[in-house]
Amino acid sequence: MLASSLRAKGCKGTTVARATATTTTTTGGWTPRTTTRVAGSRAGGTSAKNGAWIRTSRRGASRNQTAMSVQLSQDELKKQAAWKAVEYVKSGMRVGLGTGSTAAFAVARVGELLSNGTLTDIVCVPTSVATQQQAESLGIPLATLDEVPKLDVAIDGADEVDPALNVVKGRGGALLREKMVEMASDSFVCIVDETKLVSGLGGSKLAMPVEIVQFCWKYNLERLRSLEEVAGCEAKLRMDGDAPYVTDNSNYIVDLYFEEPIKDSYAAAKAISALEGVVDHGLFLDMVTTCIIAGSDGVIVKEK
Ligand SMILES: O=C(CO)[C@H](O)[C@H](O)COP(=O)(O)O
Repeated sequence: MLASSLRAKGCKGTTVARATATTTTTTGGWTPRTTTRVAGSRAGGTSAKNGAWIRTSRRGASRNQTAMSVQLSQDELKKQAAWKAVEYVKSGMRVGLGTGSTAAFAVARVGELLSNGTLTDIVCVPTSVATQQQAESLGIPLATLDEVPKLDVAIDGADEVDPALNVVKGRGGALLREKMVEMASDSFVCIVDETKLVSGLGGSKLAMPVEIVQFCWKYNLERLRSLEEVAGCEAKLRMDGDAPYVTDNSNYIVDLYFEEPIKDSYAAAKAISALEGVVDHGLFLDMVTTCIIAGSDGVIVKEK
């Protein structure tokens, strides 16, 4: 089932996937327009139509795997993607730690591998106060970009992933630090469950966040709303109860909602960034180097 239809049905956070309980987690899955490697693949075809995600077949799976059908929760899928991503972390590396419920599984796994001695000598840069607190509670050595300006790998979730592996991030409010950390990293491993797949960014009809300074926020909300590049979007100040939501950087967020996917994400990103008072936006274009997608057919790895 396509992510957009799952989201339209309000399936986020609920049990969504029928998965196959196996030791091999890489057969079949979703395939984007771009040519990609499916790790350990016995997967079906890799072609796609009209730049959309298509589900590939699981040829051979029943012959080669223990195909016991079980119902996996969305959290279990997030954990599977996160654990796979942590395989990219090696001892001695400098690691960016993302924010959100999927990234939290990766942070927990890093903590576990450090405490049992599998990983040694790593230093991590968190992308939010929440992640910093989680990492501290697990005894993960932390630094900032001031101290460690170049990272080997960053692991983070996303809100939407398109077939070219461009993503929307920041529904958790950490977009600025996430973008800074992920841009400072040699590789960015994005971890999602299949409900995050969209045919075009903005297509989930959920928020595409823009972080703005508090000063004259209404003025900037109106300017965002009237940008030609995001024509037709609805713009709303993100709230936290009765008060505006405030980011870790003491800024506000304007969430943009689209009826249709954004026509040209690059043009939109450029136009949004050009507004004085905009700090950053949730369009992370050409940043993901590896996307790990956990879904009903297992975990697949897409390399950019
Ligand atoms: O960008 C983010 C936070 O700013 C998150 O990575 C994104 O919102 C995905 O979160 P989750 O894994 O909880 O679905």
